[in-house]
Amino acid sequence: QEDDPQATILLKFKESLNNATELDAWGKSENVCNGNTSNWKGLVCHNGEVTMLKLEGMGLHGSIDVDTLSQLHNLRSLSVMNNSFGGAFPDVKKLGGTLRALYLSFNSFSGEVPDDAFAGMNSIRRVVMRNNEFVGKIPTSLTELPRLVDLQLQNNQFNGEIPDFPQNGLKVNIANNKLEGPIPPHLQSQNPTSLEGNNLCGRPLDIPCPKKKSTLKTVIIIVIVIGVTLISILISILFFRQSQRKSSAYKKSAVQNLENRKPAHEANTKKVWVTDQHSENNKKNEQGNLYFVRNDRQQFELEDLLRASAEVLGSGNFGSSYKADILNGPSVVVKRFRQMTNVGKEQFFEHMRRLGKLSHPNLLPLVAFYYTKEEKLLVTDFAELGSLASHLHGKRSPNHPGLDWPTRLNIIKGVAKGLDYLYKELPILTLPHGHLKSSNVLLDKKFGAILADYSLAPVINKEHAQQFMVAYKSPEFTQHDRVTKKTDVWGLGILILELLTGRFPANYLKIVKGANADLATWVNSVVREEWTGEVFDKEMSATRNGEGQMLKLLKIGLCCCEWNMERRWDLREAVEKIEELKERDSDDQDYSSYGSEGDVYSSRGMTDDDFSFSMAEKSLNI
Ligand SMILES: Nc1ncnc2c1ncn2[C@@H]1O[C@H](COP(=O)(O)OP(=O)(O)OP(=O)(O)O)[C@@H](O)[C@H]1O
Repeated sequence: QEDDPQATILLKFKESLNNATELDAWGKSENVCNGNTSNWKGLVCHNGEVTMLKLEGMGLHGSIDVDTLSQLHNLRSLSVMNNSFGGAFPDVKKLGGTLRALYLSFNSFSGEVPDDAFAGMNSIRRVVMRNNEFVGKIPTSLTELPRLVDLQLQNNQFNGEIPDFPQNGLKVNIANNKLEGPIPPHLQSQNPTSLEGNNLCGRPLDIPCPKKKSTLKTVIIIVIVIGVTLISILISILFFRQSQRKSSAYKKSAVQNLENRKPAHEANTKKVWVTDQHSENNKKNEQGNLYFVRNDRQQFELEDLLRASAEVLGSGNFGSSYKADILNGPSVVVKRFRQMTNVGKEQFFEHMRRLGKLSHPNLLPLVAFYYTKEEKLLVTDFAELGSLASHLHGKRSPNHPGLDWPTRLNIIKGVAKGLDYLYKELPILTLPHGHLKSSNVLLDKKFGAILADYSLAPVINKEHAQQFMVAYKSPEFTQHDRVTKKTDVWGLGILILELLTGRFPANYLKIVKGANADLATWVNSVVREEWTGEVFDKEMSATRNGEGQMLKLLKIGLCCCEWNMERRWDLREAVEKIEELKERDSDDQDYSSYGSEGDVYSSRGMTDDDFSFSMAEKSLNI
């Protein structure tokens, strides 16, 4: 065993366990791991290192020798669920900052959990302590874990008030404890069932919190609060006025341009069609016209647009987008671009004409544009259901109920069709889309995908494009300063992984320096790190009989994200593979090639924690 120090560590660890008959074979083979294969029961290996200890349902008791385990430097996940361990909470923080998942559920651990029990465990994502006999307060060190996404404390005896958990996207289950008091603000968007069985009040439970008796102290506090509120209202009004002034700035600048440069009677009421002879027609109107690029839309004047009530939809990397409701006309979206100043007018008009000719159900049509040297406005249709990003990552509501697998599949098929069309129609562009990301995939009434912000690379200032457009975050650009026809395929891959996992890559995309390394980590983590839990977004977990198809899409996503350009698929190949996907495995004649792994997932319903890297590796052939 001297050859493999992991063997010594594990055998020593085993000594602390009682009733470990299931581990009798430990030590019989010298090497614990063979690459990604584990020779010892209850372990998962990766590159010859033990990454996961999975001692589940083995009737074990005794103690967990964390000191010895801490010598396994690559341990990412520790699971002892479904055993008979009792006694105090094991001092897992000794396992260091690399542990990503801890499962102590369904044992008889008891007593208080020290407040600093999780201090410094900065990598941990899942803490599952459900169904034990823990008492006392929920340790506040849990609220300081930056990457925590899943915390399960249900069916214990925790008491006292709940601390607030500021982590974004964290799912918490604390049902059936003895907790009391108000539900803290960040937990108010949790599912009510995960808070039930306590003595809690406030949202999302329908139990109002009792009003406290107003003592002198509270009266003073109330007076202070009212004072502060009044002051902040005053400040907000001032800000609001200022921002109103700002938000109408584009109107003003447009109006000023027009007013300054044209006689009042000519004022801006001219609707101009962009034809091949546009420049001749418009020589007199050099500035500030609204140019329509298609004739299948109701037209309106620039004045109508300026008068329309406008709502800010958000501001991105290029400027802000507004929804404008034209009086007696359509609702349109106006996106303001200030980073298109380096492109010549002729070239700009030509490109807009080109975009105006595009017509496909999965593309957001450009309706009109406004041109001045300093700023450009692009007018498009309004998509009522908003963006894919808001559905994947926004708060759940009747309008945002979460997306199931068939809907996600339909969306990605639409994205693929839209991209395919762009590639066919704009063969001269290296980046037919260039800025593919979930906030630029809008949804129509039937949850079909509509691509937005496409084909803008030729008109956006180069430095700005290189700083902010998705295509320039690709490995080929960050490493070799080039983009190719396969670059959009990479963006498609990232989008697929985001769609399947429900995890947001934007924070990676936004980082400018080092974005490449971080995004590489993100992509790898989808398989390599997330094996400790479910790789697929839980909202799709109700899907039965479609997991094989989800895996196929995951594989497609990974092939699109391939770092090596030679090996990365081209768009046609990606589109073909996406088109072949079915909603259900039973509709897929090809599915037999996925063999038993698919069945394993189906029968377990993908709700278990079994999506291990080695399984993913096998299923995905990666
Ligand atoms: N035509 C549209 N219909 C409905 N919502 C839209 C439309 N265009 C944009 N949006 C939404 O408005 C918000 C702001 O969009 P905008 O395009 O300005 O920024 P972004 O997509 O977040 O970033 P970027 O500027 O990098 O594209 C986004 O949430 C976007 O999904």
